[in-house]
Amino acid sequence: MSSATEVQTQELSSIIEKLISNGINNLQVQDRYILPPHERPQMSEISHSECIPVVDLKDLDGPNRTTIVGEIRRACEEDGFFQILNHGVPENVMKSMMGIAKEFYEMPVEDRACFYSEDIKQPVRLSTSFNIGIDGVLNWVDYFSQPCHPLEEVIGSWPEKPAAYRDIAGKYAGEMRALILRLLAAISEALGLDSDYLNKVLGKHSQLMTLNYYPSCPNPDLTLGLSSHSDATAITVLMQNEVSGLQVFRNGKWVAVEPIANAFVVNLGDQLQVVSNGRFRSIQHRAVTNMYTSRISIPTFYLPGDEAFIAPASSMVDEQQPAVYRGYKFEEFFETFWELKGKSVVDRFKIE
Ligand SMILES: O=C(O)CCC(=O)C(=O)O
Ligand SMILES: [Fe+2]
Repeated sequence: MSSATEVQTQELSSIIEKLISNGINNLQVQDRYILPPHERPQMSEISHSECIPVVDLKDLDGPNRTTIVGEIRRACEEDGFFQILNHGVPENVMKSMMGIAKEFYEMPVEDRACFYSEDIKQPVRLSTSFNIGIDGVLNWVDYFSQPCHPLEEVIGSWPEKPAAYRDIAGKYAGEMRALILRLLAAISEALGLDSDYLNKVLGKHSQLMTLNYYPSCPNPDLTLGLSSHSDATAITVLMQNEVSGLQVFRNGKWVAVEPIANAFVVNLGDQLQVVSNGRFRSIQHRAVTNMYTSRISIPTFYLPGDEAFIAPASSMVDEQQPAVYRGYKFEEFFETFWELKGKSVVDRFKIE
């Protein structure tokens, strides 16, 4: 009979074997990461000349609010993705968060493997690929997910290593919440709704943060860091390190989102596509890997509470624009998201 310690050691070694951040798996691209030829990233066809809009939020709370809200409206209608500058989150808070995420992935793998779980319902977990239980070909990414709101209720479940993790991530999460509430007010106004419309619709707001880690990859042509998907969120606000990798699907081709220092990338998720009755867009995006260096991205996913009822806002619906989507409890949507690998989930909620 094997002892409990032996079993635990075996479990730990099989977990470590699954992770791409274990320092071993990334030495060559193993078969389980190799996509069929037509699904590979086709790096030579990526557009680097186009870019998503950049919105400067400096005057958002001043007399030029209407102008900035107009810029946000255009970006939400035409692109679904934009970068923001002068967003109010202090540079040192951003730098510390990126630094602690790097430390988290550079500490001995055993120190984070204890958080490993393949159960999508587990709120705090380290995992790999997307939903490893159903993924065919795996994505070249490990991710650590954690709820961030209400902070005092969740912080006790966060990692204690690295030592400064809770302090730094807690400050960052608070800043992100404040920023996202400002964005939700501006986006409500951009839709011609009351400033607090989206705030109310989300019910018991849910704020999740993920630390995505894409190690360098010996052959980035064969695999993807994250396959094409749209976010199940209301809104996603992402910080990335200086390494390019995010791409958005626009006018039939993939466009690279080049990192801008101290900017965040904002994208609208499926819930805002539904509330706006299709006027604002939740765009397909993906991440590619590179041969030279690891990439870290830290999306904050802002979602409705499970019980929230999501449907097109009544002012978005009339005889000319009948409702495109049926209403649903958010919980139903989120389950479908994890089952369908995040692709075209929103189409399932279309009215035929
Ligand atoms: O790494 C990135 O830039 C994209 C991450 C992303 O799309 C996601 O986690 O949903
Ligand atoms: Fe995403």
